[in-house]
Amino acid sequence: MSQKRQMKLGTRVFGIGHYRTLWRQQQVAPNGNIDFKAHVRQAQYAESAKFDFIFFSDRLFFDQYSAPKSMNQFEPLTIISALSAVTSKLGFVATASTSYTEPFNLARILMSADQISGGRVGWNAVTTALSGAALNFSRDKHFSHSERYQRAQEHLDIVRGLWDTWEDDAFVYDKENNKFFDPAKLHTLDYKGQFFNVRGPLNISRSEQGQPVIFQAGGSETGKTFAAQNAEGIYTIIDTLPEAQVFYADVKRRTVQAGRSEDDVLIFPGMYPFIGRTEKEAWDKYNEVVSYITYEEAVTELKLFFKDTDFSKLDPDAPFPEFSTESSEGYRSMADRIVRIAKGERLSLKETAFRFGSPKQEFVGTPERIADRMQAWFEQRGCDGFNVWAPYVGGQEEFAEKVLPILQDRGLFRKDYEADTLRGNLGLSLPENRYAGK
Ligand SMILES: Cc1cc2nc3c(=O)[nH]c(=O)nc-3n(C[C@H](O)[C@H](O)[C@H](O)COP(=O)(O)O)c2cc1C
Repeated sequence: MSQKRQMKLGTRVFGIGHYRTLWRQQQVAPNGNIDFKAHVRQAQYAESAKFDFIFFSDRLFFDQYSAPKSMNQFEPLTIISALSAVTSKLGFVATASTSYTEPFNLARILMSADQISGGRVGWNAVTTALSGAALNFSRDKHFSHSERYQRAQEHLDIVRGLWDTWEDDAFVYDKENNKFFDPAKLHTLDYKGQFFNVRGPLNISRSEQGQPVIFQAGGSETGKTFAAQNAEGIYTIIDTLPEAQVFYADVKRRTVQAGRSEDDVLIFPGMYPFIGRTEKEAWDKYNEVVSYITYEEAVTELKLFFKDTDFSKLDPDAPFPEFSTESSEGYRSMADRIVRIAKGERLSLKETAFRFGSPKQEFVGTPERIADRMQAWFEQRGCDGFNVWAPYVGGQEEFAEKVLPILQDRGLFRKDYEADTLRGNLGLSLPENRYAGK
């Protein structure tokens, strides 16, 4: 009997909150991003609630205008290694850049983390949108959008190739005959490309899940093609079900075109549940969060997506300015989306800034309403699961205690883990070693 399709859920450590103003709320501990004990508590709680993974985003650059969350935070691969030691089933997805890391180093670090955790690691392979990062890596200028994706493909090919250095039965450990490994099962990559030359081999073997799960978070045309060819999980920011359905169908179609199966890639929109015993209580919570957002901060946030354009000098009540997003070398897909919606709905600059600086309104309401909306997105092929990010202190617990049981009763979410690895829990296949049996 075939099993009912179930949604997969990621979450994150609250820290000081995803929205730039959340840290000002009374209940928020402003050092939350570097409070290790709080991270441990939340990881263990997420595991008790049977989440698939905790997701760690990352930034390689900040300045005085950046969101406070990026000013003081743990490096993702370091924190996930530590958290994997105090959990046993929960997965961890760490963001790391293909533009500003060497593939050999990153392959080692990721595989070490995957071995330490017993096969529970995912890599969110980003190309890095923020141009300021270049200055931290001995460059005067950031890579262009297209070069970033070309480098990303080479980077990923190398990392995956290095991970297959050792076939799974390569180590024979034959003490009597002084044979540590079988030389026929050791493979040297010897990669020569446009951007990288990496010989290998890599000095660590494959993990219980073979290789870490590859995530991706770029949504431009190039980004979606890159995802279709490489990703097993996609994190995306989308506000409405119709928009999600278009993205979902597009990425799945591209994945099949790339010679893979639709089920080889799972799509996870971010969601921020505002939960109340009544609709009013939920909206009160939403409005409280929004009340902290000032116009100055909202336009500063917009700057991120439009080549550092200083919107604060423009008339807030004039229509959102004309932009060619071709010139947006950073978050191109986000810039496209903002322009499309601002134009389509004839929003002023001020309305645009608040619209994109505030949490989406789709998941505000009673636990039943939130479960209904999640079910609709999932069953109507808008997603394969969600990245659930608490928009206020205690939001994660509230979601786990009030919404998850409804999803479980409806057979839409697991009651217990199916496997010990991230790949196993996500229902993704074990990647065979490319050299096995050859
Ligand atoms: C939803 C989403 C989340 C992202 N998260 C990160 C991140 O945590 N760190 C980072 O350096 N870049 C992040 N990026 C940037 C992408 O990796 C990429 O560099 C950028 O978006 C340009 O690609 P695109 O135009 O295809 O979206 C994110 C992008 C999106 C759309």
